[in-house]
Amino acid sequence: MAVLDSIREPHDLRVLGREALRELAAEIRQLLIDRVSRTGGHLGPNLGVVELTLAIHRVFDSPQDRILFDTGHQAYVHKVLTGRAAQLDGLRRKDGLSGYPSRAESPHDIIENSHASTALSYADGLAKAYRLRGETDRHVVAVVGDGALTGGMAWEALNNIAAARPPNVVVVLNDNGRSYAPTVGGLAEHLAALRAGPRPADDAAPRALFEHLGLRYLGPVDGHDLDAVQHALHRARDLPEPVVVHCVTRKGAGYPAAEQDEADRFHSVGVIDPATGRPRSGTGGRSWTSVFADEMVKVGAERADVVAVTAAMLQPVGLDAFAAAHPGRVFDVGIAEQHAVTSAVGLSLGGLHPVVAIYATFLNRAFDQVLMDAALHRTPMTLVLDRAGITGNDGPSHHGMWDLSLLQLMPGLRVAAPRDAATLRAELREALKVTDAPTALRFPKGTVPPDIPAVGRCGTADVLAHATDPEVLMLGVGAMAPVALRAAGILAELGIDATVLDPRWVTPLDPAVVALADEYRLVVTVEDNSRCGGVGSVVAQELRDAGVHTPLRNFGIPRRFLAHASRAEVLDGIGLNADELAAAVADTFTRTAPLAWQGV
Ligand SMILES: Cc1ncc(C[n+]2csc(CCOP(=O)(O)OP(=O)(O)O)c2C)c(N)n1
Ligand SMILES: CC(=O)[C@@H](O)[C@H](O)COP(=O)(O)O
Ligand SMILES: [Mg+2]
Repeated sequence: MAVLDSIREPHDLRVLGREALRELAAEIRQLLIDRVSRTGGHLGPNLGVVELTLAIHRVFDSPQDRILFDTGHQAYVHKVLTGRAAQLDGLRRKDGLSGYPSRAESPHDIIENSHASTALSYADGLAKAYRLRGETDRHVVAVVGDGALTGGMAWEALNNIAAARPPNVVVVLNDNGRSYAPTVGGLAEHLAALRAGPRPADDAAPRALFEHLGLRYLGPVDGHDLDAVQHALHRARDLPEPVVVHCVTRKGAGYPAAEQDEADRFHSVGVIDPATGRPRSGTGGRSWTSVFADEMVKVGAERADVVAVTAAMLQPVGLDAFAAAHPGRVFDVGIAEQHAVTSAVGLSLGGLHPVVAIYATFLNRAFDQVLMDAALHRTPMTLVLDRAGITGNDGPSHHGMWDLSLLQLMPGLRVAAPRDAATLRAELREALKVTDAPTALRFPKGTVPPDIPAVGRCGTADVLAHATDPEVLMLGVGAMAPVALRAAGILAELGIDATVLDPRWVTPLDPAVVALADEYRLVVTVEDNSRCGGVGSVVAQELRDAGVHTPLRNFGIPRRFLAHASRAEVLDGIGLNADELAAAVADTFTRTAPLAWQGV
């Protein structure tokens, strides 16, 4: 890595000639393939922006000029060029390099949110601030993918940039024609027409949409031709108005295994064999997503009214099999979760039952649509929230830790949290039968546990373990049910008797559960969701409203942004494991039992 070893910071790039730059690009690609094949990560997106990122850092002067990466999953090259190459060994691992920009890592990083379609809004704000502060010599460069550009927020920002006409904003459109799969929609078709360039018949090149908004447009430029990108960026930098530089790139460029991958060009890989690109080892066991995927195919065959909606994540959310089995009944709306929800309300108003499959963290973006379009209209539709709870290596903006808190606020909306494959299938079908309200199911990333049999029922809740003495009543929500069950086993060894319930439908909470709580000395809730406003908060309110004063302790995710690590490491870090849960419950019980026993 002769050339790469000479790069400590972006300024070091300025002295390199064309041959050295070509060699550097090759060394960076080799480094990415070697390291990311060992750590896992967004290999394809980063292989696609090697020349682009080199050019940006040669033309602009980071951090005086601010470089923003929309979504941020394609910032590994930026990290290599800003002195972090050696840390790639720990990419996305506990205490290692984040998979996204991180202000704690470098002054060259300024935004950390991994939710798409935000960069142009940051750029608009930054440019206005620099103007008001008289720092008009600072440029703001926003790297935005064609997928991110399908998000509505990006157009809200462009609308404002076109109005404010900041002379120092450069939008680098990284157009590889894909999100995971090929990007969909009219915008994607427009970009394809621009990529194709002027048709021989008519000499006029198609005017870019951006030009109709009053923005300058340069392109299409071959995003892998360093000279061409640098030339375009120099022009953009010197133009006294906002410019969109349309760069055409290939996701996975320079790595045949990625470039030939039909699914998603190695958008996000696990540990792979760098020589072949094949996964080194499976995670073992079935994923929650695959259980949902298979059940949806069956449901689709039984109910012609069931359709599905995805926000540019057909395969990641498990709807690809449904799409293949039931053509024309899956709608990919692009990275547009707000539209996904409200267009689903439209599907429902039209007589269908839509299933909107979305990662829990991205539902945050559609809060108002779920509340005011789905819940207000009591729309029969079903949200299926994958990656709910701690996700792990994608870090704080990817943990799906707020959905239960947000959904609990919504009048009429019903939420289920399956504990295993059998309850996922059952609760999905129960949700699809609801005709007077929206429903939601939520389950975590990773491998689904073996089915956990119930030993009884308590209203709609499953009894998983029954105490002889009504000492501790534990409500284990969804994926936390097996954790609560194991903790109850540890408590039994300590002589503390615990009943374990899986509420199944967490909202509304069944009155029978509230009544049962009155018989116990301590109630405990455990959930893979924020402690604020989650199931625990609702249980507390329902108990007090019912005049039940049994002491209560809620376990969940603290109100903190939690750094990347494996899911298990993050859960251990916040005490959401059986041993620590049992110890905390035992401590609480021994301190409160006398009070509880006297029915205080
Ligand atoms: C709001 C939101 N929805 C979904 C995602 C999941 N996601 C991450 S990257 C990606 C595709 C991005 O495509 P593009 O912007 O074209 O970047 P590329 O990977 O092609 O470089 C998606 C859908 C996200 N990060 N944020
Ligand atoms: C960047 C992004 O939002 C997604 O690509 C995410 O990294 C995928 O996460 P999973 O690996 O859990 O599907
Ligand atoms: Mg793309």
